[in-house]
Amino acid sequence: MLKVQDLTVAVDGKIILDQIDLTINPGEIHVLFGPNGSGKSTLLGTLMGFARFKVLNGRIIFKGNDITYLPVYERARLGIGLSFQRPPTIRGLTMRDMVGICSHGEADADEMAERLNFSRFLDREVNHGFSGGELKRSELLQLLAQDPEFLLLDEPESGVDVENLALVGNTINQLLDRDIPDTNHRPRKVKREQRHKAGLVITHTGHILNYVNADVGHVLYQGRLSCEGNPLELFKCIQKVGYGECVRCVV
Ligand SMILES: Nc1ncnc2c1ncn2[C@@H]1O[C@H](COP(=O)(O)OP(=O)(O)OP(=O)(O)O)[C@@H](O)[C@H]1O
Repeated sequence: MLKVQDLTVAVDGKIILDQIDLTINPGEIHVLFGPNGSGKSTLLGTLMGFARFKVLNGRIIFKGNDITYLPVYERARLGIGLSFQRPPTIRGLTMRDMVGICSHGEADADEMAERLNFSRFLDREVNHGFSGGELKRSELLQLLAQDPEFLLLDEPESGVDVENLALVGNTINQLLDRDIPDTNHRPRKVKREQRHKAGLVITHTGHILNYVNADVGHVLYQGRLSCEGNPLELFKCIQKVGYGECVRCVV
């Protein structure tokens, strides 16, 4: 679904990502680990097409299309969606209207918000005064409405309390077609061969791995993808020996 080849990216003239190669197949969830400042959000922002990230070299291929220089809205139209680490506030626009925009007027905002325990926020301005955990659920509500094929999730669990963590995890599984809600909104597992949607998820705490069954983990270290493997094993290794030691096996 996504193929990143030899991607080098700069921000304000400074190289942040260096020669990134990454392939994510349909149905796969990949996890991105890495220390603060290693370039994780830069990679997600570059895949989404934010203008501040300048591609100096390499290509981004999505569903067979070269999207390296496509604007954000065309990438969204092709099926890419992103939840921000720190989402912006939009004054003058309610969450309800935002759900309408994201879904081209097709989503039932009340039903979707209820699934996320978010009904009381629908008539507030987008992200205005939201707490850390509320911001994350706001992002997921907008993604539910957009229903993208490929999801970029930047620390979806950060600031989320233990009870809402399960809600966030279950919603991510639904967004990624791992679970489909039945008529009573209870999750029903989707078989591996029937899964199509894919995603790339940044996590520091690893909590989300307790809910989302990720396929491949990567370590981004000093702007380079330095290690790849089973996400839980990689996370254990990072916890035990730290990032610097963890990537030594390949550098
Ligand atoms: N305008 C800029 N000039 C110089 N460096 C910049 C600029 N903008 C961003 N950076 C640097 O790019 C690096 C990568 O940032 P990024 O947000 O991608 O890191 P991250 O891996 O997501 O970090 P975190 O885990 O802390 O969220 C950081 O060191 C940041 O300071």
